[in-house]
Amino acid sequence: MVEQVKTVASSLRWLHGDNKRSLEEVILVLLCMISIASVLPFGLFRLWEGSWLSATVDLSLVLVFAAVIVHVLRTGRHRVASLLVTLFYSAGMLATVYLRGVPMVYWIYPTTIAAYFILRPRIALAINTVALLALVVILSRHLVTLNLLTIVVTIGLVNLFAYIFAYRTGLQTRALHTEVERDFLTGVLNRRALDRKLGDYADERRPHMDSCLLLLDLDHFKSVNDEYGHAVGDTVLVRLCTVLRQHTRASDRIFRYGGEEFAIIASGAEPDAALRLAENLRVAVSLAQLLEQRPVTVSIGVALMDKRTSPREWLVQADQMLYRAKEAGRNTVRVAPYREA
Ligand SMILES: Nc1nc2c(ncn2[C@@H]2O[C@H](COP(=O)(O)OP(=O)(O)OP(=O)(O)O)[C@@H](O)[C@H]2O)c(=O)[nH]1
Repeated sequence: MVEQVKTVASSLRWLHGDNKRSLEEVILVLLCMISIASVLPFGLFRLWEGSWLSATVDLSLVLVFAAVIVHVLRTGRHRVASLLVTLFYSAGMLATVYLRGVPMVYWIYPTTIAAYFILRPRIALAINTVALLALVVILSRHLVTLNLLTIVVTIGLVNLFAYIFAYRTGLQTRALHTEVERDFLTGVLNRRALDRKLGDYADERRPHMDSCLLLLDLDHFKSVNDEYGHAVGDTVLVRLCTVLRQHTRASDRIFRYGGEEFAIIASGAEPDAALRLAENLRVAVSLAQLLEQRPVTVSIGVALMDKRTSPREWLVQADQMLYRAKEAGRNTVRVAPYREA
């Protein structure tokens, strides 16, 4: 069900803002819109009835949902807003049951499930469980034990099933993302992952920490394919990635950028450290016997991922340096000149 809502959400282009909005933002806004449409008629009816307290609860909820919509559409921030919406949802539901009695208990079923659309499963489970305990306290003065137990068990089951469903969907989504961003042959990250990672690094909200981008290209790889065949070429690519993994830190990220071209993001590495890393890699590859018949080497271009320039610029600079390394005779490293802050 969560996936179906996500599909509907992603098809609403006007809300999506040309795909600039995250799916989480869109789902939160949709949820608030649906909630306003559901709660507002009741609020107006209570007002017309003269039930001031109930009307205040309902209309306050409507105001909170409206404020959240405006906030999310303007700022794009949804995490705290999602938490607030769930807390208000739960508090509003408890207040309504407290004021109007047992028939209002039906509201807890949609609010229980809604939490899983906008929060991490564990947080939703915690909030729903606390709300259920509060509900037991409120209802205990109205209901005989058996009826109270029936309500608690059914709501508890809805909460548990929704948790399991959301947890399982989360696992599947993460597994899918991992697969989508992995290169099938070598097992390193792919070009899609590189684009996303570079975007993350350019994101202003990340701590200011310069890192370096290395572009590596196998030298004369075409001749390896031509002389020994494509399958041997594939083995060389796989072995190269093993060497790259062995000589980089756990925090560095390796990507297959093109056919025989690889990128490495060296996190938090200044140009000097990145130059040392590139030199280590170049030497390690040349000594690694990627091919039994003859040595295989790489050329490497290095660029500083300066926060004042864009991911596109980092790629252009690293590529230019790679080109220079090739021009300088291959099996060489070249580093882009960088500006002091
Ligand atoms: N075996 C294999 N070869 C690939 C793969 N992807 C690209 N290639 C080959 O990589 C070779 C790249 O050749 P070029 O771009 O001419 O570069 P090069 O021969 O390495 O020469 P320089 O880069 O100038 O040193 C081509 O022969 C491609 O077919 C792959 O997945 N497997």
